[in-house]
Amino acid sequence: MSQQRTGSPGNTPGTPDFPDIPEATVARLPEYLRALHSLAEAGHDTASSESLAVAAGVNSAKLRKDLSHLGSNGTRGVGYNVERLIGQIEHVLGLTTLRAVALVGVGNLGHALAGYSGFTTRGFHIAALFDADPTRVGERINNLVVRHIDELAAVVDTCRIAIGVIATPAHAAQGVADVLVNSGVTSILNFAPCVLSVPDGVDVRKVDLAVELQILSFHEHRKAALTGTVTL
Ligand SMILES: NC(=O)c1ccc[n+]([C@@H]2O[C@H](COP(=O)([O-])OP(=O)(O)OC[C@H]3O[C@@H](n4cnc5c(N)ncnc54)[C@H](O)[C@@H]3O)[C@@H](O)[C@H]2O)c1
Repeated sequence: MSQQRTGSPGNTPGTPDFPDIPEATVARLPEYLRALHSLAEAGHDTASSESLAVAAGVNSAKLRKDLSHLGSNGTRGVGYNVERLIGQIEHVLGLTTLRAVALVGVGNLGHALAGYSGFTTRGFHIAALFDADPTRVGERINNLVVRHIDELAAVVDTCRIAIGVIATPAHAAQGVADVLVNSGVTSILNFAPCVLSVPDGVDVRKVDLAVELQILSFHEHRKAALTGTVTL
């Protein structure tokens, strides 16, 4: 996942209740949270920085530095209190209440996202589905009825939706982003392979599996070159 150019500055100014945290640290907090939930489910009350770092797939020095931004330094010889750290990270990420998300574009990808029930345990619920195709409007997925995109503004207001997910073809994505922003949505997750233009104060993140595969392709290509199978 990458952060596209957004309409807001990189770091939110810190306050005593909401510390200034580097973007790179914020990007790793969900991994720490996932690792902590796994440790809690396995019955661990505490976790050393080393065991937490292994579970999260980072090195322990980086993990300690990241967690120090939250004011969490652990206890020497004991480590971190798992439940307390879960609470701190959820507080910083704003996950203490379920966030309502609107999904626009209910085709192949949108169907899969709408049908996935795992978002709720991670702090989100898909509150509304939208599409422009009249043949899709009215379809029921996971107890939600697909609505026409023209209804988006009213639903965003009623359901207090702040996050929009775009799963339309690239040519439609900017128009959908404009509708979302004009309706009051201030964060967008974009699956369409294009760059969106948004005003100040709107955050955009982009998911592109093809980009991730191309990066893996680079590593495959380099490994082959190093072993002499192919030349760069
Ligand atoms: N990020 C990734 O890793 C990834 C992976 C797969 C697909 N994609 C992208 O996700 C998008 C969706 O792919 P798909 O295979 O589901 O496509 P799809 O054609 O099956 O579905 C797209 C849906 O968007 C709807 N739509 C079109 N214009 C619209 C508009 N203006 N307002 C509302 N709805 C509109 C269509 O009616 C359709 O239901 C594409 O941009 C594709 O490139 C991204």
